[in-house]
Amino acid sequence: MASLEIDALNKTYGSVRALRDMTFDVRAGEIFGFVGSNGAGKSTTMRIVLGVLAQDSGEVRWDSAPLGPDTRRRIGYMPEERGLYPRMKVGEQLVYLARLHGMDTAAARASMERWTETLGIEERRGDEVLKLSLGNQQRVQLAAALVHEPDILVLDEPFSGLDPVAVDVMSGVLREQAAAGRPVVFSSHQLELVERLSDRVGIVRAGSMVALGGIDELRTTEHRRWAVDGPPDSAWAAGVPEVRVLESSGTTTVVEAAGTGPDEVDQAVLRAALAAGPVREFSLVRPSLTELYRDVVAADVPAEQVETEEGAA
Ligand SMILES: Nc1ncnc2c1ncn2[C@@H]1O[C@H](COP(=O)(O)OP(=O)(O)OP(=O)(O)O)[C@@H](O)[C@H]1O
Repeated sequence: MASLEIDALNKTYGSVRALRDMTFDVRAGEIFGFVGSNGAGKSTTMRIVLGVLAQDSGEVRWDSAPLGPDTRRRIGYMPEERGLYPRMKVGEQLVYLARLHGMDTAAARASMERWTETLGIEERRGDEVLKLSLGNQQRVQLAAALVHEPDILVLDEPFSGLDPVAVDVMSGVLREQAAAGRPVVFSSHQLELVERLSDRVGIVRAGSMVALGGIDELRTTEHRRWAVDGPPDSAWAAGVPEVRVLESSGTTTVVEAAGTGPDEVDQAVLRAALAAGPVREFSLVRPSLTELYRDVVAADVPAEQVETEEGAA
C-alpha cells in the first residue's frame, strides 16, 4: 500500500536552519503523531509536503514517486494559520472548496452536507465563518480538509483550542480516515492525546527527527523500571547491583536499572524482593510519552540552532 515518504528535507529561512535531514514516513492506514517543541520544524515540514513552501533539498514521495501537483490535490490539509474566508458562509465555502478540487456541484454539496453533519456543524451552514466560535471554526477547517475526499491527511495542530467533545469528534474522524486506508499525519502539543490516538509517533528537535516508532516500542527501549508491591520498605533493593530506587511509598517500590543493565536484572530485582518478604505485584513501568518527550527534547540542542534562533529574535 502507498505511503507518504519524507526523505532528508532541508530548509533554511535566512540564517535559521529550520529543517536538517528531516526523514520519516507515514504509512497507509496509520495515524502518525508529529510532536516537538515550538519552532522544531513541524509546520515547515507540512508546508513542504503541501508544496506551499519549497525545500532546499530532499524529497517528498507518495507511492514511491515524487509528489507532483496531481497528488498534492489529493491531500487534505489543515494549515496552522487556518485558511477560511471569514465572510463566506460555511456551506457555500465548503462547496466552493470541493469544487476547486474538481468535484461536480452535486457531489460537492452532498459531501458538504455529510461533513457538516459528522462534525456537528450542520446548523451553522448558513452562518459566516467569522460568526462561529473558535472551536466551531476549527470544525469547519477540518471539514474543509476533508470535503474533497482526500487520499492523504496532513493536519497542523487540529486539536488546539477544542473542547473535550470536539476532541472526541475529531479523534473519531481521524480514526475512520486511517481505517479507510489513508495515511494521517497530525501535529500536536497535547501529548496524552497523541499517545492515545497515534499508531506511531515522531519526536522532532531542532529540525530533525530524534525518536520515531510505535508508542510501545519507544516506551520499552528508553527505560527499564519496575514497580514492586511487597516488602514494607525499599531496603531490599539496596543490594541489587546496577539498580537504584526511584520511589518508595508504603509497600510499593519503583526501581530503575542503570544504563541498559544486564538482561536478567528484572529477575535479580524480583529475587531480592522475595528474599525480603512476599511480593504481591511485580510489573514493568512504562514511561508516558510526556516523559519520553522530556528526555528527548530536553537533551542538548545543537549550538548552531540556538545561536541562529537567538540571532533571528
Ligand atoms: N516564514 C518564516 N520566516 C523565517 N523563519 C521562519 C518562518 N517560518 C518558520 N520559521 C522558523 O523556522 C523554525 C521552524 O518553525 P516551524 O513553524 O516549522 O516550527 P513548528 O515545529 O511548527 O513550531 P510550533 O509548534 O510553534 O508551531 C523556527 O525557528 C521558526 O522561527
